[in-house]
Formats: sequence, structure tokens, C-alpha cells
Amino acid sequence: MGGRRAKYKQAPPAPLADLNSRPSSKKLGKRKADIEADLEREESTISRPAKRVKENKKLAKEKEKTSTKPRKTGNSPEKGKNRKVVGVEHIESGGDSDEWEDASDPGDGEAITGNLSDLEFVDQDDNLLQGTPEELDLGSDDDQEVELFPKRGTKKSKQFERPAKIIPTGSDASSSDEDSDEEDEHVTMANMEARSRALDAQAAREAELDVQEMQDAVQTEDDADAQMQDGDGDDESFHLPTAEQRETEKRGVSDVHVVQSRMRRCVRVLGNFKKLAEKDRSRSEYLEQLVSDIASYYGYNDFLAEKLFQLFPVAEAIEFFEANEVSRPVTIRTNTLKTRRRDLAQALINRGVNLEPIGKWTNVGLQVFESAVPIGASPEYLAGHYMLQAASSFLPVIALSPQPNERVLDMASAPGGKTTHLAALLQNTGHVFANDANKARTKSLAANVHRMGCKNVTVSSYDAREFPKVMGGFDRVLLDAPCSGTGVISKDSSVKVNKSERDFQLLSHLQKQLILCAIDSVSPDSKTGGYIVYSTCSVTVDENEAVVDYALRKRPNVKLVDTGIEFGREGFTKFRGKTFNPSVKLTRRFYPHVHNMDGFFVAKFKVEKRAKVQAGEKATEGVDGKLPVTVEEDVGFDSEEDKPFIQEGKRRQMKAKGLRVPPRQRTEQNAATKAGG
Ligand SMILES: C[S@@+](CC[C@H](N)C(=O)[O-])C[C@H]1O[C@@H](n2cnc3c(N)ncnc32)[C@H](O)[C@@H]1O
Repeated sequence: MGGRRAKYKQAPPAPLADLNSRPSSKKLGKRKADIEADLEREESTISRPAKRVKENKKLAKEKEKTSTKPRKTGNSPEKGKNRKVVGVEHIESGGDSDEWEDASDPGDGEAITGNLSDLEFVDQDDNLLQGTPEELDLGSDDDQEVELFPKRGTKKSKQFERPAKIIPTGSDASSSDEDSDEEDEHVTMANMEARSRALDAQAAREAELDVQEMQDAVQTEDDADAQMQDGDGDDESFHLPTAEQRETEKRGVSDVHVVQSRMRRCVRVLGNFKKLAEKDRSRSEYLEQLVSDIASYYGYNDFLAEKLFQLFPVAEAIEFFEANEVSRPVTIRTNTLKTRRRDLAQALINRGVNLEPIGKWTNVGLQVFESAVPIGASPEYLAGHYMLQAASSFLPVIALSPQPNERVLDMASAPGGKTTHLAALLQNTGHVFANDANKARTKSLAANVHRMGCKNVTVSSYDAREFPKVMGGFDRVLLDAPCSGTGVISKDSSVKVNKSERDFQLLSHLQKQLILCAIDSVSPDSKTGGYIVYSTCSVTVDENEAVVDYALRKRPNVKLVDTGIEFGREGFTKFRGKTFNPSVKLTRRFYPHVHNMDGFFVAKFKVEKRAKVQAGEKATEGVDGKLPVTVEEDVGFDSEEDKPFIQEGKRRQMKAKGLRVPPRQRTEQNAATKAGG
């Protein structure tokens, strides 16, 4: 089906409903009108100098100022040696909070210092655990550190060897063999209408063919199931391998066709177990085989394949793994501090960029299909008119929704995709404190802040666990937490093999510490705010719902509130024997195979005055009005589950100070962790 899709056209990052229903010709007929309506909507919501002439003059001036030398990547712009920099301040880590300095050069990191050595809080015997958080290879949805123009459909595992997808997914962006010349032509404001009509006609043809294809597929599946039951189809030859056969296969090189076919059969059996399973085989045997095949077929370690598999029903899990093999759409965010989306779209169209508004949920996003110029080095990019930013990265900022004149803390902010979005929403009023523990990364953060013309941003480099000691009383806090990156595997396939159980324990622990600091940094007295958004580019429950649930248990003065994002799946309230606070369903999950954006998680909290919380009563509002919540009097970070980590942290600090370290206390959890890790 994907083969007939327009060349380089990938569905926009969109809610499930949009993706599940194929665009009808009628829908596509409204395409141009929609684009214009979107652009109009934006115009009416953003107050800005109306005259494009003025904007163009400004752009021309900015172009003059900025080097147009193309760069290889979208990383921070080159040092503007002669550029006068205003409005960005740096705080030195470890210093007093009044040690504020005006940065004279965005690329100059000297003003940003910090000591991260105290970050070692875990088992020093484990190499992996000795590093600072950044050494943990923390996942990042780095907006400026992604491949600038990822080749669509680039296969990153041994997928290129396989003949076909085992289950068709909505994320197939393979190019068409029937593309007309017209489609290769760039979209311009002038030809948009004609192209729109052509697309309508094509969509109608596609819709007919799709219906036919779907009917054929259903018939084929029915026939195969019937044959399996009758025992006269080719599936009759399908038997789960014995333990011995599996061992032999593991030692040798597995045939990708065999693995692929077995996955398909396992999925089918698991979908209709009573009828299709071999008599003497259990469900768990099929599951085990399937997970093992997924790991080898898509190139994951067994641990992560299973962890991710557990998140979905069987057939959907395959869709998730498939989607991780396909690049997500290239998207940019208009910098409303400098331009309007329609002006930016026009300027880029004039340069041969084929683009469209992302969707109704954002009035600043554009999806780029193809470009005659490097999208990370166009004059508009260099002038700070847009940020190359994954669509999912818009979500936490939209959820936080900062209001003019507020003080906002961005706790883990480099390279600044979300910081600059926050600054733009504040319309350069109020203040954004952009912090990141990784000093090196704050250089690109500062560079982006300058490029985007944010005058209300201060950059600092503290371990965010030092907040609110460093500074508190914020109206809103964004914690875009360091994470495993299991939502961005299509960008960074190394995650498939480099994450262990121990990594998830460590990350979850760090995230729990950070979220308490985020909560404590917000002023419950804020007149306009009092909100925290917690987000990750990971899809695991340990890093998301478990962290949110922990925060609710530890801080009775916070409750979850609606994120305000109209799409996304509800967070889990139950997962593999764990039960979370029912309000956790207010959190939102985003998936590559469902929403055609990076895997992401967003939770929004409201902080209330502590006095309001009666002893023995939890402030969390029940989603259904019924909340069996245990109140913990002590709101510190000292629960049983954290004891081993706290002990290790103390041992490490003593060692750093040259003190004699007492022998480790062997706790049950320590023992279990060792066995597991
Ligand atoms: C997901 S990335 C942030 C991306 C950023 N919000 C953006 O939109 O561009 C997570 C960041 O957390 C930083 N980090 C890791 N541990 C930290 C800590 N203890 N305190 C503060 N920042 C930390 C990492 O250096 C990394 O830049």
C-alpha cells in the first residue's frame, strides 16, 4: 500500500484518528484551504508587524550579519565573533546565585562552569555506574543534533535483507514507483491549488485500490487461518522450534526469511490461540519465541526487546518495532519572536522547500518533505526564524503553557529546543532559567538562545538536583528529563543494544530525584502558574508512570492535571502487577506507530499550598473521584526502594573526601540488583 504513496510524502505527526482513517478525497480536497486556514489562524493569534516588506528587510539585514556558509549539521551556529550578544546570562555552578554574568559570546563556554563529579551516586564497582548522568548515554531528543535530512525509509537493522514487512504499518514511507513528474515539482504558493486537485484525484484512485487491497488481504488471512485449522495449508509445517533447535539457531546465523515467517505465524497463533496453537505448546512458549525473533530480526538485545514488547498487545508491538525502523517526518518550529509561520513557509517555498503545516494541534510547526537547500543552514535558519525540532518536542512546552511575565525554569534544557519555544511563548517577557548539567551542551544551548533572539533567557550549568537550593519560587518548571531514549530509536539505533536493566534502574532513580526537585522549585503561591511538566523521549513505564506515581506519593501537595494536549494515549494506571494512582491516566503517551512522531511522555502537575493538605489526606484529585491513596508523612527522598542508592551515594561522597568507606551492607534489594544486573 505504501508503494503508491506520493514520493517523500509521509503522514504528518498526527493523532491516532488522523492516521487510522485514510484521507478521503474530500478531506484532501480541503488541503489547500486547510493550509491557508492554519496559516490564517496563526496570523490571528500572533500579534506581529503586519508588513512583510518590513520582515523581509529585517531578514536581509540579518542575512548580512550572519555567515551563510553551509554547515554540515544543524548544531549550534559558528561563533559570531563580532556579534554583540545581549540578554543571555550564565550562572556559574557552585557559585552564589547572584553571580550573574552577561555572556559576551554565545560560543564562549568559559562563563559556564560546573562540577559534576558529585553526580556519582551509584555502585562504583560497576563501570557504567561510575559516570556522570551524561556518561550514561542518556537519551535525548536533541533538536539540533539530529541528522538534518534523514533519508526516508533508511533501514538501520538488517531489515534491508527482508523481502517485506511482516505486518503492514501506518508508518511506511517508502517512495512511489508511480510518482508523476508533477510531484517532483516544488510546491509554490502559485501551484499549490493545482497540485491539491491532482492530489485529490490521486487520493481517490488510491482509496479505491486500498479498499481492494484490504479486501484481498482479509481474504488471504482468512484462507490461511482456515488452512491452519484444516491442517492442509503451508502453516501446517509450522512448529515452534524445540529448545535444542533454538540453541542451534542461536549459535549459527539465522535465516532472516525463516525468522520473519516465524514471527508472522507466532503473531497469528497468539491472536487466535485456542484454534491455532499446537496442542502441547503454551502461550508463553510462543511469546518467548516471538520476543527472541523480534530481538534478532530488529537487532535489539533480548532484555530491551522484551521490555518494549510488554508495552503493547502482540500485533501492535510489531507495529511499534517496525515504526522504529522508519525515520520520522522532518519538522521545524517557527520562531514567533522573529517571523510568522506563513512568512517562513513562503520564504522556504521560494528556496525550493516542499512543506506543509504539521497539523491543527500546532500553529507554529511545519513538516518538510524535501528541500533544495540544507534545511539546517538556510539563511532563515541562520537568522533564527525556525528551529529544527521533532514534533513531539513541541508537546511538553504546549502542555506547560507559560504565561507572559512568568519565571520559568527549564531544568535540563540543552540544546534548547524547548527553552527557545518557552521564550517565544513568553514573547520575550518574564524569564526562562535554562539549566543543564552538561557544560559542553550548554554551549549549543546558548548558541540557540542567541540565534533565536531570546532576550529573556539565563543559562546555567548545575546538577538540577541542586534546585531549589540554587533558586526557587518559579511560576512553572519544565523537567524534560534525561532518559533512555526508547522513544527515539529511529534516530539513535544504538539504544537497541546499549541499555541494560541497570540503566533503567539508574535512570528511574535519577528521574525520581529530579522530579522532586522540580516540584520543590515551584511556588505554590504563583498567581498565574504553579505548574510542572515532566516529559521524556522514552516509552518505558519505569521512566514515566512510575516516576509520576512516585512524585504523587512523595509530594502530597501536587496533583496531576490535564496536559491540554488533545491526542496521545492515556498513561498506564496498571502495569505488570504494579498499580499507580488512578490520576496517572491524565498523563499522555505518544508513539511512533500511532502518532508518527517520536515516542514521548508528558505529565502535568499543579502544585498546591502545603497548608491546604490535611494530615492523612491526599491532595490528588481522583479522575473518577475515588482515590485510595496512602499518605506518607515524610516527603523526603528516603523510601525503602531508594535505600541502596542513598547508601552508595554516601559511600561515594566519603571516598571522594578521602574517608574510610565502611563495607557495604548487604540488603535484599542489593542482592537482587546484583543478580539482575
Ligand atoms: C532530553 S535532554 C534535554 C533536551 C532539551 N530539553 C531540549 O529540548 O533541547 C536531557 C538533558 O538532561 C541533561 N542532564 C542529565 N542529567 C542532568 C542533571 N542531573 N541535571 C541537569 N541536567 C541533566 C543532559 O545533559 C541532557 O541535555
